[in-house]
Amino acid sequence: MAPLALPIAAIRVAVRRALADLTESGPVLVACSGGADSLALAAITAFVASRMGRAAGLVTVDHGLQPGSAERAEAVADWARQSGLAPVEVVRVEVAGRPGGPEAAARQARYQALVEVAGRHRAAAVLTGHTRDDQAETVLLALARGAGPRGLAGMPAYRELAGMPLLRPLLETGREQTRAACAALGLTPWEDPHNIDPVYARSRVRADVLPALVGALGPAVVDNLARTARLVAADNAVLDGLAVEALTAARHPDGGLAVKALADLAPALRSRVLRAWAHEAGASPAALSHRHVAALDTLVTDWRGQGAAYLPGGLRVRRHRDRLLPTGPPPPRPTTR
Ligand SMILES: Nc1ncnc2c1ncn2[C@@H]1O[C@H](COP(=O)(O)OP(=O)(O)OP(=O)(O)O)[C@@H](O)[C@H]1O
Repeated sequence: MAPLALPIAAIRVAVRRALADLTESGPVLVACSGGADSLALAAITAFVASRMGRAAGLVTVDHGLQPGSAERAEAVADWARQSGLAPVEVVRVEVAGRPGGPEAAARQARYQALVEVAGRHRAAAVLTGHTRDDQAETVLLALARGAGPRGLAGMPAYRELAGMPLLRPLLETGREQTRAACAALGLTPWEDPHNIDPVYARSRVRADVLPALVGALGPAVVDNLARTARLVAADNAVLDGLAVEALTAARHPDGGLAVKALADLAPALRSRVLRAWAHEAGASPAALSHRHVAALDTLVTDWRGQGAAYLPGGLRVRRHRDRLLPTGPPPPRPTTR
């Protein structure tokens, strides 16, 4: 018998580890674009899951953004059915009219569709093919935009979206390994033209920035960036836990926060408390920037009788004596004709 190609063996181990932690009994669904990462993940998950007594299916999303996208999605689904994956679904989504840039809109539409399909099949989890290289790119992009620890923590291997577990089993697997696994399995991945389109910041990082860093500093850079994400994520988990306690301690029965309790906190903790409280009040996490949090912080640490701090969604927070108080969106202006 021919020896098992190393990349296949490594990906099998990664998938087995990820599936071992699942508590629900339903199928796992691989989110597959047809690219090398998710194609290798789908093929290997089919094998691993069946040996663990679990069904594995596939969902491919047609964003309708490129000519031929529907045919490509059908081709991925046909391959999946022939490979023994079940259930298999193609989902067409509407990207236009969603908030954010084209990438963000497509991502939002995709995750919404994945969670909907997974819920319908009572899936135990959705698996995506993000690799160590994707993680390194994410960390670099976060660093470049000054995203702070939340961004530097990169993508988690596990998170829940609307109660559905989302797993990223390949976060410690290099992209060259998924490509090698596809080659060893005789699979021809689809090359997404968006991945090399210099219009997207991520494509430029992938094509120019990361190779330049590897050229200058050596190949360990990719792994080191991914490790940075893991280390920062572990620190974040501790600080976020402390922030939950501090938020509870600072709450006032009228829905406000006690300024004294906030002022006594270390800045790193206070900014987390204010961010968490702003989310609770209805500010969308994606829209809440460090400037919004800094404006809230000023109401605590640099109070000179200034007006309210404005948050996304028209929310306002004002200081009233020894408390921060949220107020709703401003009333709509009367229209004059
Ligand atoms: N059209 C799609 N349908 C289903 N899942 C998708 C689709 N596009 C992306 N995904 C999921 O999101 C993951 C990350 O996608 P992204 O395009 O950011 O990275 P990628 O490195 O190009 O991945 P891949 O090689 O799998 O396309 C993919 O591995 C896949 O699991």
